[in-house]
Amino acid sequence: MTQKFDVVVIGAGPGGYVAAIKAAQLGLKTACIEKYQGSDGKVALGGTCLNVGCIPSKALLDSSWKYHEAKDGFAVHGIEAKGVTIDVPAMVARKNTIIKNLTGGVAGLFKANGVTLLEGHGKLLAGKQVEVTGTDGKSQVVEAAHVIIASGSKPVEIPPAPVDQDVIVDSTGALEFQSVPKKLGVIGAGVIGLELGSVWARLGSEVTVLEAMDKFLAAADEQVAKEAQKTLTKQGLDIRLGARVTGSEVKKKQVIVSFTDANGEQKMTFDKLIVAVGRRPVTTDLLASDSGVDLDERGFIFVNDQCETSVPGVYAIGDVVRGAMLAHKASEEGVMVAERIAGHKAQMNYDLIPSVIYTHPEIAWVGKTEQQLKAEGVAVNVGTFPFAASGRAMAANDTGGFVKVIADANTDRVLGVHVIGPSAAELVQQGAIGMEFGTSAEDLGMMVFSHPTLSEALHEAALAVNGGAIHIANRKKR
Ligand SMILES: NC(=O)c1ccc[n+]([C@@H]2O[C@H](COP(=O)([O-])OP(=O)(O)OC[C@H]3O[C@@H](n4cnc5c(N)ncnc54)[C@H](O)[C@@H]3O)[C@@H](O)[C@H]2O)c1
Repeated sequence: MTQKFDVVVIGAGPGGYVAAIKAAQLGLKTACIEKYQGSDGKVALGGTCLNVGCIPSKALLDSSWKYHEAKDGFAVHGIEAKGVTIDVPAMVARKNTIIKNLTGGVAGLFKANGVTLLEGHGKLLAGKQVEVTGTDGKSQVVEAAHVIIASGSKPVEIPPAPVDQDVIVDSTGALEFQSVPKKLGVIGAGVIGLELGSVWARLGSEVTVLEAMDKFLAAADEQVAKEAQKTLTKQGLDIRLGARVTGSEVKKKQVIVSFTDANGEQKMTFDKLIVAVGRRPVTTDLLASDSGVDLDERGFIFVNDQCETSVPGVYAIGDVVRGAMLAHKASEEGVMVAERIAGHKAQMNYDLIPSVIYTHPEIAWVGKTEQQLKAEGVAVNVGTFPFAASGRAMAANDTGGFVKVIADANTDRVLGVHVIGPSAAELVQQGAIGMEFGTSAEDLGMMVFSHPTLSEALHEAALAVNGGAIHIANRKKR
C-alpha cells in the first residue's frame, strides 16, 4: 500500500532536516528522503554542511589555528612551546568524529520528533507523488499533501582543471589531505578558497590563490575587502587577481597550472590544487518530466518569496533555489515553509542574512555595504572602531581589523554592520539582532556593553556614527 504523508522532504541537509523537524513539531506526518552515504557506507544526514562543508571545514580551521598559535603565537605571552608538530591524519580523524556525532545527532532528532527517514534517492513525480529508490535499486512511491525539495548544491567543475580527488580536488577532497602539501594552488578567492587556503597555509603549505576577477571579495564592503586582502597576504597567501586558469596537466603527483594574468601567460606547479569556483544547484534526476516544477534560466528551481514552486503544494528551499548558498538561509526557509504548510503566516527577512568567512581574522557582515548604499543614493553616516584600540583585543593579542557601522544619515537607522576581526561572526549577529528590530546607531550607543569585551568595538563604532566614540578620536564631529 502507498505510504501517505502530510509532508515529504527531499534532502536532509540544513534546509531539509530542519524543515522536516519543524513540520513534525507542528503535528504534520513527515518523511525525509536522503541518500548520502558517509565513509562507513551508511546513510548520513546533515547534507553538505555537516558532512563535507561548514562543520568539517571549521574543525580543520580550529585545529590549524591552534597549531599556528602554539607554534608562533605563544611566545608573546611568555609561553615556550618547542617542537610543536602536526599529525594531519589525527587532525582529519578528529574532524570525522565531529561529523559522525552531528549526523548521528540529526538521526536522533528525527526519531525524537517522529520524522520517518526514507533512505534512497527521491524524485518528484506528477501529482505530488515521490519515488524513492534505495541503494539496492528497489523503488517505492510515497504520496504527500506537500513536498519540500531541498536537494542542495555541488561544486562547479571547470574544464581547465578536472577534479580527480587526488591531485586536483574540490572542497570535499581538500578536507581529506593526509599530509601538508608543500605547494598548494587554489582556484577561486571566494569563501571556500580563502577558508581552505588558510587551513593549509597555517600548517605550512605555500599557498597561491588564482582569482579570475580583478576585485578581491567583491561582495564585501570595500574597506573590509582591502583590509582582508592586506591581512591574508601578510599571513602568506599569495593572492593573484585577474588570473584566468586556462589549463592543467597532472604529472608525477604534481599539477602544472597554466593561467593568464596582467603579466601574460604563466605556469605554476603545485603538489595539490583545490578548485573552489562556486557551487551549482543539484537537480539531476530530481524532477520527472511531468512534475510541473520549473527551473529558472540558471538551473535553480524557480520559487517565489515564500519558496513556492510552479506546482501548488510543492516547495523548494536552500541551495537549489535563488539567493545566498548558506546553511542558515536554507534552515530559515525550511522553518518558514513548514509553518506556512501548517497554516501560519510566516515570512522570511531576506534583507538580514549574515555572511561570514571563517578566516582569521573572521570577516562578517549583515545588511548593505557603503558602496551599495551610495549607489542607491542613500546618504549615510559611518562609524568605525579598530580592534587596535580595544583593551580586550590587546589582552588576547588579536588586534587586527575593525567594526564598521553604517546608518541612514536622515533617520540614523542602521543599514549595515561590517566586521573584520576577532569573533566578527558573533559581533555581526548582534548588529543583525538590532537591525531586525529597526535599531538606530543612537539606540546601540545608549546600550550598556560589558567591559572588557570585543563587543565594545560594536558599541564604539555605533557611537562613532554620530561622532560620539569615547575611545578613539572621532573623524565626524558632533
Ligand atoms: N562560510 C560560509 O558561509 C561558506 C563557506 C563555504 C562555502 N560557502 C558557500 O558555498 C558556495 C561556494 O563557495 P565558493 O568559494 O566555491 O564560491 P564563491 O562564489 O564564494 O567564490 C568563487 C570564486 O571563484 C572565482 N572564479 C570562478 N571561476 C574561476 C576561474 N575559472 N578561475 C579563477 N577564479 C574563478 C569567482 O570569481 C569567485 O571569486 C558559496 O555560495 C558560498 O557562500 C559558504
